Amino acid sequence: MLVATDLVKRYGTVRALEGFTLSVAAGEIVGLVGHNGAGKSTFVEIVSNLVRPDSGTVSIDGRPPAAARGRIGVSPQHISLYPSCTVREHLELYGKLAGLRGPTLREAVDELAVVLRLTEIMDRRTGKLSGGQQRRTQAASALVHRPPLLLLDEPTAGADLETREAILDVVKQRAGEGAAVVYTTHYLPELTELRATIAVARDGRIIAHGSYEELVNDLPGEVRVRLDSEEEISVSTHEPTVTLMDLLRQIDRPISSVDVRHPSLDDLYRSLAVHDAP
Ligand SMILES: Nc1ncnc2c1ncn2[C@@H]1O[C@H](COP(=O)(O)OP(=O)(O)OP(=O)(O)O)[C@@H](O)[C@H]1O
Repeated sequence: MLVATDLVKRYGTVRALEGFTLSVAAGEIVGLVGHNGAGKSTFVEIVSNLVRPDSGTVSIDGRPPAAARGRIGVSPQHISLYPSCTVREHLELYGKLAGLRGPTLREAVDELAVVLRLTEIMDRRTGKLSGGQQRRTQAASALVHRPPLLLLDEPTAGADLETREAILDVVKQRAGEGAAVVYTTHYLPELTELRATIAVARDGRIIAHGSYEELVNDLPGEVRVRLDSEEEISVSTHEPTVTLMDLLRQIDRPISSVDVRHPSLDDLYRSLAVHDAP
């Protein structure tokens, strides 16, 4: 659905993208993760046709971004709503821009209002809403025309539990219906909930792309044994259960607790931070 190949984008001496290649299939959610400045938002801006790459290509169902605008729904990283317009006006505006009219537009707006829990605030100006309500409105604006490609750049940043759940639910639903989704986040557990494949960006390129199991199983977990004496033994291991059994056999003093932690996405993220340290 989306194929981006060898994108390069420089701002003066800053290399925002340096050979960024990523494909997203219909129905796939790709969780795009990486440290601050890795190039995630620049990639989203290029695919949304807001920024032109210095070189490389983007194809959306065979078309360049400029010819595929109606097929893309974008929720930018920063809240970008018109403060004096209501939630309803936003949804209608974005729906109309994508060609929806009459009952089709009304149905699309009403359905999203329910799914994203906006019904109570549809006629309030967005400048007067809470951060979470603004996030839901922004996500709804990206979704209203049912685009086959969704670009959601940290859509849950600063969101409360209700907002997070509502956004994750609708993203799963749309992917289930065949939309391709690029979902950037710094909140990694969201990606397991979305059953997303994970693409790891670093220094303007994708350095790993695969399923949670493929990427995380290479990382060590940790076994911690706390003794009655308050002493703690901590071992980093690829086989936490086996290591725990070994430790229990070896330790001949009273044990107060044990903790086995299998590798997680947070470990993946931390391993990137280690690599990026100067
Ligand atoms: N318009 C711009 N002008 C100059 N430099 C830019 C511009 N946009 C991005 N950059 C630089 O390009 C690099 C990549 O930025 P980008 O916003 O794509 O990273 P990111 O992975 O989205 O980071 P974050 O997680 O902080 O949002 C950074 O060094 C950033 O400062």
